[in-house]
Amino acid sequence: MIPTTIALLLAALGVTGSPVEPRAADGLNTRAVAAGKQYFGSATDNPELSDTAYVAGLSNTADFGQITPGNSMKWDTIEPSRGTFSYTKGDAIADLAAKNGQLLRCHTLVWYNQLPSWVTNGGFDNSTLISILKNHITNEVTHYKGKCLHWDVVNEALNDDGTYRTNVFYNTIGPAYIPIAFAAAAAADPSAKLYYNDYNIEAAGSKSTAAQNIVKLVKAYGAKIDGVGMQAHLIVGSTGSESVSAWTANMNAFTALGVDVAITELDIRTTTPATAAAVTQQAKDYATVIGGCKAVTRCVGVTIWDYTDKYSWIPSVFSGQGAALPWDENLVKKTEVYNAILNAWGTG
Ligand SMILES: O[C@@H]1[C@@H](O)[C@H](O[C@@H]2CO[C@@H](O[C@@H]3CO[C@@H](O)[C@H](O)[C@H]3O)[C@H](O)[C@H]2O)OC[C@H]1O
Repeated sequence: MIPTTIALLLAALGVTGSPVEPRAADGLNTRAVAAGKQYFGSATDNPELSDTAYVAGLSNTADFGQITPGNSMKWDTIEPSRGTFSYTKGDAIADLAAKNGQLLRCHTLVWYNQLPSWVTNGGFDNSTLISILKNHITNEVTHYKGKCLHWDVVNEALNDDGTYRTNVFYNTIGPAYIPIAFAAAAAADPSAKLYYNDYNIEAAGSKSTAAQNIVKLVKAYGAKIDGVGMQAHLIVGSTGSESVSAWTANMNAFTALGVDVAITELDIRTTTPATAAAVTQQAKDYATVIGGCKAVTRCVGVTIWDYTDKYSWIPSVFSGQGAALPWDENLVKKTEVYNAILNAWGTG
């Protein structure tokens, strides 16, 4: 690297083409990386990829160093009927990440939701369902081998009270379906980091403790687990325990088990239309979450669950709620919220 003073002198002397290294543009991702994280990222989905202005924003690597498919790598898309695999939609997201030079978080292999009825209602016995589970994971992880920084291997295996959620996998195989899934994913792509992902584990409590027990379970089985994803679908004014120290204490309970943590699906919703006071509180809430991740060395990054209210999943699921993201429905940056995230990462 040429020292800046020499580079400026060369430029003043008219020496063109001198290798002055460009500074990375300022943005949410560059600030996160400057704070020691791997990325700040966004989820995306196939329908919005035809929106040119949207894609331009998503492809701005100053803001987004990683993308996550919101739906296109889920079981119902990938293996809609037994043994028939369809990767077109997932590939479109993976290809966009590669084209932009962005990391890819792959989401998700085993979830009770968006699971085709041939699995849910198939009436399979234990050994058949284990073989279906392993086959699905092996096929999908092999297809994306080398492309996924992370895989969300198992999503939402827990109820809010910390008990196991009953679903076809739990009911047929028992909790062993979780380590079986991790072992199959590790065998198919040894270099991908493997995550357990859930909501309402951002604050200490019975569900967080149960998620820590899942880490122990997978390890006790002899399988690899690298991280825990905290979804963080939050409500304005109630960001978990509402302080950076509460976030870090909870994250540290996971990292003490030898795993990384990541905020994987962050959005902070409010009643719509959002009031000015709600937006101000939302900016503080985003800063609290970012501050929690920043303070924990093994918190590797933060992903928002799409970047604009135009494509947020919130209004369709939580009636009367929305305005959850840092860009509005017209793809206009919400300055107060955006700047709060920037500044929470630090001055860069
Ligand atoms: O009609 C469906 C539509 O309902 C579906 O919506 C998606 C549902 O999943 C959303 O992501 C999840 C959000 O919360 C966490 O619990 C999960 O880990 C995420 O996967 C996604 O954003 C919605 O788009 O999309 C497909 C349509 O056919």
